[in-house]
This record gives sequence, structure tokens and C-alpha cells, in this order.
Amino acid sequence: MAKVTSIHKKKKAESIEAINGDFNCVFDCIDEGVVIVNNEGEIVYANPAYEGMFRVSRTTIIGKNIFCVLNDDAMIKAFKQKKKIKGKLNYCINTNQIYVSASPIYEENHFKGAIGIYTDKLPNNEQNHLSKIVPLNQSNEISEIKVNNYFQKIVTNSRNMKEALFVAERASKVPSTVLIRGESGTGKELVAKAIYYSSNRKNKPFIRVNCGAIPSALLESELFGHEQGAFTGAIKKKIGKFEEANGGTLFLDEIGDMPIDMQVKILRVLQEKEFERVGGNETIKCDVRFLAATHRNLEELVKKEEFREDLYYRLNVISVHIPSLRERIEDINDLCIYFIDKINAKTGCGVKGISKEVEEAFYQYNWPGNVRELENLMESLIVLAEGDIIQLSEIPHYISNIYHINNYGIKDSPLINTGKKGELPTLEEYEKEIIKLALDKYGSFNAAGKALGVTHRTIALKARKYNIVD
Ligand SMILES: Nc1ncnc2c1ncn2[C@@H]1O[C@H](COP(=O)(O)OP(=O)(O)OP(=O)(O)O)[C@@H](O)[C@H]1O
Repeated sequence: MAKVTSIHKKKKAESIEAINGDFNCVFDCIDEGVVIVNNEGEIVYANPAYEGMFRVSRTTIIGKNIFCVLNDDAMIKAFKQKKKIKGKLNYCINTNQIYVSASPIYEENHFKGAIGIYTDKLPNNEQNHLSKIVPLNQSNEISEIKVNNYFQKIVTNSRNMKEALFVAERASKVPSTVLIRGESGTGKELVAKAIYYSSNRKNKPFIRVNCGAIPSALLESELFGHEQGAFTGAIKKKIGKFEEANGGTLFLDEIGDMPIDMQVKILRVLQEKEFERVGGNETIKCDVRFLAATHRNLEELVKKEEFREDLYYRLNVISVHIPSLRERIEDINDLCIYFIDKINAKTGCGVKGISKEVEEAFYQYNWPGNVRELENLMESLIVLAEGDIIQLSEIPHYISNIYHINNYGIKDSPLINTGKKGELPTLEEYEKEIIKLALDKYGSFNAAGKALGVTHRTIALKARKYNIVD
């Protein structure tokens, strides 16, 4: 298998070479966005202007299929119909309309792929011929992208989240495997469920397996089931998750934490759709649609040989990236309103909202635990709230301190915050807060250590001790 993979990689590298050749450095310098796909529809190049225009990083899109990544009919048509297409994107970027010119690439009559060029300036020769520019879609804003009911329940107003949901909704209509990526607490499971409920398997089982939470000795029997007497303690036959999910959807959560010896077994089910129960000889066929999610960097794990490359490619058919909450702070207010309604209904509390200062402090905080952290915090704030509007003095110091620092400068920030009844925090509590604050503000052990006058090693050790980082 390793050989096949490396040959495949070599072929890919050659085709990339054949397409961009020496032009990369030229494209790297121009103001127009440029993206190139090869004859298999894989993105092989995107220039810095493209990255800036669409706020994506090349490393995340290169190697992906245009059907999964580019929300751009011109490029897809140029690739599929092999003809030149000009048009407008069906949404705006920073309120600017983006114009696209996409062309197939031929070399000695062989189709090599397609190139798309993007600009927010209407090309001169088109100024008087607006009718020549074909609107690709009637809607002008990404916010008009219609997502169905299950996706509509996901609270969001942000463009990058809507783009992710757009891809996820398309994926729900096909049986392909979907890999949902994003930091912990961003809503990956929510999206997996929305895909399932929107698919034609919605009346069949949805089975979730947390691959990171089950001890590796038990995982095999949990997934594949076992026969009676397969091992000590197997007193009766057990049906595994693959069989339970038959006809439906299996959601492999935290797939990046799956032990390497199990990965090869999962690969076989993904490829052949068949397996044996532990201790059994009968080969069982299963009809399962796979969804997987991870907060881990699978490419890094592949490099470190902790994740099989062949499994990675099998899973990464359609990739949906859920942005972190700090990449979509415009969602914070709507999420707060949503959680206030939800938690009021659950607890019988009557909180009406958060103050302007709290809203601003929430924008400034970096939410390492993402939406889950916001939801949990809102629950504790609502339950402990003294009035119907949550005030700055009620939110944790590690969040309000950032607000104080940003708004009044560190000197005006109170160094010592006593509790509601004037009680003092312990030294450990101070240490934890100051380290959390420094990491939030400076973003690295090194910089935080410098600011606090200790070594990066001390910061790293303490950050782990206080569970600020994993
Ligand atoms: N956009 C959203 N709208 C409403 N609720 C959300 C949204 N995103 C996340 N949540 C809520 O936040 C919590 C965490 O979401 P979820 O479990 O889907 O995250 P996750 O990315 O799968 O986390 P993990 O990686 O830790 O498993 C859930 O209670 C979920 O309902």
C-alpha cells in the first residue's frame, strides 16, 4: 500500500508541475486572485491574493477537490464543460462584487485542468457590456444561500460558517464520507447530525462512536461486536456499532484519537463494507454511511506516522472545516441570545440579556473552548445572575480583565479582585488567572513567559497543571 501511495503522490506532483511550471512566482505577485485545478479537479495552486480575497489558507485547500471547496460555479463549469466562463460570484466579499474569469487549460490538445482569475474591479472591456457578464445565480449575498431546516437550527451569521454549512448541506445529499474538522466545541457533532437529518438515511439509525473515549482494548469489540466466548468475559454474543448502524449513518467522532492498530480495521470496513465480529469467522456485510470528525491536525499525525495516510485519504473525501468562535465573533451575540432562551427555558430563570460591556468583553476574549465554553459560561451566569441583565462584574476575571486591559490599559486594571463578599482568591487562583490572561494576550508560552518574567518552560508546566492547555 505504501508503494501505491507514493506512486500516486509522485504522479500528483508531476501533474502539478506540468500545470503551474514556472508561473507560480508570477502569479504570487499579482493583485488578482488565481486558483488552478488539475485534470482531476484537485486544487494545485492558489496565490496570496486568492487567500486574502477568500480568507482561506492555501495549505487547507490545496489537494482538495473543487466540488468540495470552491463555491464558484464559473470555475466548476469551466472544468466540467471545458469552456471559458465569465461571471460574478453569487455572493459578495466585504460588500465587493467579485468577477471571475475561468478557463480550461490545454497542452498539446490534452486537457490539463482549469484556471480561475478573480477581481473586484469590473474589467475595462466589460464596462459597457454588462450584459455579457452572466450572473451565475440570482442571489447576491452568501447570507441568501438557502440551507434546509436542520442546518437553519445552527445559529450563525458569519460568512465562513455559512460556507462550511453550504458544503455540509451539499454533502448530505450524497453518500460520500465527510470529514468534519474544527477545534473542540465548535459544533462538529451538530453539523454531523444536520447532515444525517438532511440525508435520505434520516429514518435509519445514527450511531456515534467517540473513538478517543473508549479504551483501545474495548474498541474493537465495541465497533465490530464479538461472538460468545471470544475472550474472557464475553459471556454472550454482542452486536457492534457497525451492525447497529446498518442502513444508517455511523459518526466516528475524534477519529484522530483512534489507536493505529484499529485504523487498518476501520479502513477495511470503509473500503469493503464488510467485517467479522471479534472471535467470529462469518463475514458480515454492512451498508453504512460514514461521517467522521476531529479537532486534531491529521496531516501532522500522518507525518508523525500516528495516523495512516490511506485512511486519511479515505476519510477526507468531502472536508468541512468549522471555524473557531474567534474566527466568527459576529456570531457571539446571536449565540448569547439563543443560549439565554434555551437556558431560561431549562432552568426557569428570567435573564433578558447581557450588558454592552459584557458583549464587548466577549468579543475580546479568545474562546479556546469555542461555542461549548460560551454555552457553559452562559448557563452559570444565568443561574447566578442577580438582575435580568448580566453585568461585567458577574463574568469571570480572566474575561473581564482582558476588557479592562484593552479599554483602560493595564495600569487601571484592578490587580486584586475580591469576591462578592470581599474574600480573597488563593495564590494558585491568581497564578492560574494571570497565566491564562498572558496566554490569551500573547498567544505563546515564550511571549507569555517574557511578559511575566519567567521561562517558557514554567509557563508550559503551569498551563498544563491548571488545564489551561492540553
Ligand atoms: N452554531 C451553533 N448554534 C447553536 N449551538 C451550537 C452551535 N455550535 C455549537 N453549539 C452547541 O455547542 C456545544 C458543542 O457543540 P458540539 O458538541 O457539536 O461540538 P464539537 O465540535 O463536536 O465538540 P468536540 O470536538 O469537543 O466533540 C453543543 O451543546 C452544541 O449544541
